[in-house]
Amino acid sequence: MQPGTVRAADSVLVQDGGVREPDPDLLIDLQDVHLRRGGATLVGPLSWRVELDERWVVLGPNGAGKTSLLRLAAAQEFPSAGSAHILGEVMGRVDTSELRPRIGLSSSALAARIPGEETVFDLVISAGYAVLGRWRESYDRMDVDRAHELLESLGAEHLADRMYGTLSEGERKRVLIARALMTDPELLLLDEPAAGLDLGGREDLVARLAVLAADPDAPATVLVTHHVEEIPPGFSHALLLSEGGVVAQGLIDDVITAENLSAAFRQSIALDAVDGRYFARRSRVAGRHRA
Ligand SMILES: Nc1ncnc2c1ncn2[C@@H]1O[C@H](COP(=O)(O)OP(=O)(O)OP(=O)(O)O)[C@@H](O)[C@H]1O
Repeated sequence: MQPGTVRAADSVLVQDGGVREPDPDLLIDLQDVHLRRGGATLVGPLSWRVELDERWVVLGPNGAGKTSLLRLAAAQEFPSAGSAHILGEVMGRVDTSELRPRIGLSSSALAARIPGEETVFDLVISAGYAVLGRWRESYDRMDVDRAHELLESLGAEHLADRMYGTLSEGERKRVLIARALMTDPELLLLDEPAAGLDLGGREDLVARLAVLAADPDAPATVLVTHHVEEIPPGFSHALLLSEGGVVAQGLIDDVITAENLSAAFRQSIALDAVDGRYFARRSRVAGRHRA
């Protein structure tokens, strides 16, 4: 490697002198990013900016690149090309182990690593150490109170002493969000938080996420989903992905439209918006997506 260069990805060297300066108002700032693995382009070309008080939904069909994009935002992947600034830090120059505790993440990949015998309370409080499960860490009264408060705000306080493996899917999702919030993160990333929930569980979670979205002290949030019905009221922006690329992004009402959904999902989609919620179904009008 030449002096003055940093390795930003397996295949890309970025000249130190040529790195963009981070904008402190942007929590996520991706510019002309590609993420490639095994000869395939998972994401890109894509540019995306998330500001401090924004609540984003990332929506798209299976395989669109949503989880891959979230992994870039979570500082778990480096772009193969382009530049990525996360929480004002230049990816490739920052120690990601210091960056990750500032990001709250709830995902099925994390859920799969949780031992079934872990108690709910330990799972939440141990987030501060970025570990799964308690070992010999010590926690002060404030940590204990915060863990209880978060569990209560997500309707899971009564589960505090239960083993994670005994929880229902809906209970698990709520507990994982409590854990993601435990470190008071600057950025909250939720990958399909309503996946696997029944109608009641989904509606309960959507209502709780709407309360979080309306809280001015809550972190900037990015929620990944396949379904417009899972978008909580109060979310401000949307990014619609298809085959790794952007179909549309910006203010939510401009992006979540029948035309854009039809293009992303490659079939004619009809959309209703009621009380800040969206509802989609296949349209009988053929060919809308081709337009
Ligand atoms: N390590 C990898 N190597 C090659 N291809 C990969 C790798 N990881 C993911 N992919 C592919 O990249 C594409 C995007 O995957 P990703 O999981 O980001 O999509 P997604 O939108 O989250 O999908 P889903 O909604 O089904 O969860 C998929 O086609 C997937 O098979």
